[in-house]
Amino acid sequence: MLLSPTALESMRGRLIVSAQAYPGEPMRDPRTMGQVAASAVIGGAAAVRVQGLADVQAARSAVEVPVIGLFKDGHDSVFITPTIRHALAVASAGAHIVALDGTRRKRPDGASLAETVAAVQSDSLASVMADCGSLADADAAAEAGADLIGTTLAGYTGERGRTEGPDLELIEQLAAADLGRPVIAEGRIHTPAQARAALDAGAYAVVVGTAITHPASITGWFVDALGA
Ligand SMILES: CC(=O)N[C@H](C=O)[C@@H](O)[C@H](O)[C@H](O)COP(=O)(O)O
Repeated sequence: MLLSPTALESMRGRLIVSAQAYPGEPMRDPRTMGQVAASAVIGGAAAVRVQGLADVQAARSAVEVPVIGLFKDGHDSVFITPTIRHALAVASAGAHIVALDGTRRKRPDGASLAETVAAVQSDSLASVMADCGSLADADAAAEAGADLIGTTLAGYTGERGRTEGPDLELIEQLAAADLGRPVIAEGRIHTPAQARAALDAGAYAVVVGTAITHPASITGWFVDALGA
């Protein structure tokens, strides 16, 4: 088990920073993402989340905190670490936690979520974070044996509306559902107050991506506010 109980405990009530640059963007370079991850840790991040095998490797070298890794493939339907092959590759790259699509949708390799989770847990030392889009997803992901439940896909699967900030109602539902595993709030958390609200809604930890690590988006927010 790469993610010891102590390491998991070190994430309780804390901030996790997701550093991702998208295809074609200037910062899309594993070394850069490793530097961004290291900067986030200096700022107090308890863990980091990165996309792509090279970025997972770079983050493992750059920081001492737990690394959540994912492998995006495609844009539609199931694209976050969509298959067992992707999940095992992320684990082999060194992720402490493999984040994968935790929805009830059909997966491209035909494997069930339970089979995917079991493959990671039996063939690697990594834990599994199921990126869910609804309470029903989370129930199924807990049943499938996922170690952590994320709200990552809330507002992106059609099951829930895309809230302006985090989906606090879903976070409350997941906390109340007593799933027996940590609920990680992720998605559209853009301000410190929203991060606080996600914790207050019952999240174990909070992931912030865009608002900390995506300068093009942040710049756009300011530009829009100026109306220029
Ligand atoms: C839906 C999807 O593809 N989410 C991805 C998952 O890794 C990332 O693009 C997000 O940046 C990440 O979830 C953090 O969320 P936000 O950037 O809103 O703080």
